[in-house]
Amino acid sequence: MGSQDSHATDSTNALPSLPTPATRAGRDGLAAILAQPERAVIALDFDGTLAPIVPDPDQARAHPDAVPALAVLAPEVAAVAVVTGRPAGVAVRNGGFAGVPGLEHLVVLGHYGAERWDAATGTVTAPPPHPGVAAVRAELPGLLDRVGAWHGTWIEEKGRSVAVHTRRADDPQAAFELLREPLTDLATRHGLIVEPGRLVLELRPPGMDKGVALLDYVRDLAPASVLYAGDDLGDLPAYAAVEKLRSDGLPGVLVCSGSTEVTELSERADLVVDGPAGVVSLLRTLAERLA
Ligand SMILES: O=P(O)(O)OC[C@H]1O[C@H](O[C@H]2O[C@H](CO)[C@@H](O)[C@H](O)[C@H]2O)[C@H](O)[C@@H](O)[C@@H]1O
Repeated sequence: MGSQDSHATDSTNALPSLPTPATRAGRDGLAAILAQPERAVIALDFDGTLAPIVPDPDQARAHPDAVPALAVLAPEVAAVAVVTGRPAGVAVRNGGFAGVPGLEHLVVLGHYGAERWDAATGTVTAPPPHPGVAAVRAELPGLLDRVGAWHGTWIEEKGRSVAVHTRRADDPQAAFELLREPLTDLATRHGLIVEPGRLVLELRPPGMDKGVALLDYVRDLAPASVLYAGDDLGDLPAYAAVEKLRSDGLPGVLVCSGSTEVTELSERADLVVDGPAGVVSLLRTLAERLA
């Protein structure tokens, strides 16, 4: 799929021109957003979509133009949500989403939708922790030793889950593949699932994903259109949710924040842009058009 990313000005109406989705469904989705922006839901992944990928997740920050673009866009649409595998509070902090004029109604769905942060209240709601996470946490260092995990493999403590990263290994992909099976066995023994991502394997509770989260979120809002942007395998359930909504008659746009690390999304997207900078450019152009 894919499309050209454009900042050009449309000479006929002097408005910034938006990129054209490569699919009919995507063009219909974008047209529906432009026709009734006040009934559009915009949902965005965080890492790799709003925030450039960096070796240390603690250092990941939203692209410098992301919050300004969202702050202009949000008042023009029904709702803006960030849907992320991160704990909601971490995404809020690293994104700089709290206390921003224009983002008073922003929602962050963290831990793949298990947590919800509302800018309106500044609070996070979440279910009780899954007992399997503590058991996995205790066994994980020993397992990494036993299987001979590559130097540079490390564990990210996420509270409701644990993630094993291999980006800092000499051969990140080999380090990742070595762990896929043993971590799946470990997760399964403790009632968890493995969520594979960009050089990360996360062991987390089952029952929630970004698709369930997005459908729940959208249901309450009864929008006339939806746009979802993501970059990683964990975003595929959200893509499926938008496809389901489209098959039920709700126009939608699937945006891929393109990278060389993951190709599955670009094959299904209506619009492929060049990483977080491309996503932010799209959001800014949309915001300018609507405002
Ligand atoms: O749902 P997301 O917002 O995309 O979060 C998914 C994972 O993102 C983080 O890892 C990724 O970004 C890191 C920082 O750029 C990068 O170092 C890592 O290689 C990526 O996989 C986060 O650390 C994970 O916990 C999330 O599951």
